[in-house]
Amino acid sequence: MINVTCAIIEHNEKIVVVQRSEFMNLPLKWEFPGGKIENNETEEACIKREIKEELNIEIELISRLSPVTYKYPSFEIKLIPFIAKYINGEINLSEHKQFDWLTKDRLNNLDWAEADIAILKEYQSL
Ligand SMILES: Nc1nc2c([nH]c(=O)n2[C@H]2C[C@H](O)[C@@H](COP(=O)(O)OP(=O)(O)OP(=O)(O)O)O2)c(=O)[nH]1
Repeated sequence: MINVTCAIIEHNEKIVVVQRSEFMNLPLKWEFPGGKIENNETEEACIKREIKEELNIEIELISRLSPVTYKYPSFEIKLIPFIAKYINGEINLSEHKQFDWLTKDRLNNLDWAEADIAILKEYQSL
């Protein structure tokens, strides 16, 4: 099982979503930016590091939502979501194909990584 953090980053009533590239696993799926927790790393340090590495922006964490465990055909993940706010920096993607800023009600229209569906539901119910 791999432990992965992800962030729902809010700014001006919108949330940033990213699309995985053709070359990553779960190709072309949309997700919240984030990544694997490294050895001896806290969840909070992980998500801040990943957002800096993948998007090149700074965030401040607001809250933690419920972790989701999901079994893909070839691996299992525990996905740990945070709500965060954008602080500064201009988005510059290092791995993903594209990003978008969407309002909460428009998040449903994307082809999401399966594990994110439950997170999306919880977030939209808040
Ligand atoms: N970042 C992120 N990964 C997700 C989400 N939903 C989901 O199923 N995943 C999966 C995709 C990947 O298999 C895994 C995250 O691994 P990754 O490969 O993107 O993370 P990483 O950058 O730390 O890993 P690596 O490239 O260094 O190996 O979790 C999500 O919302 N955000």
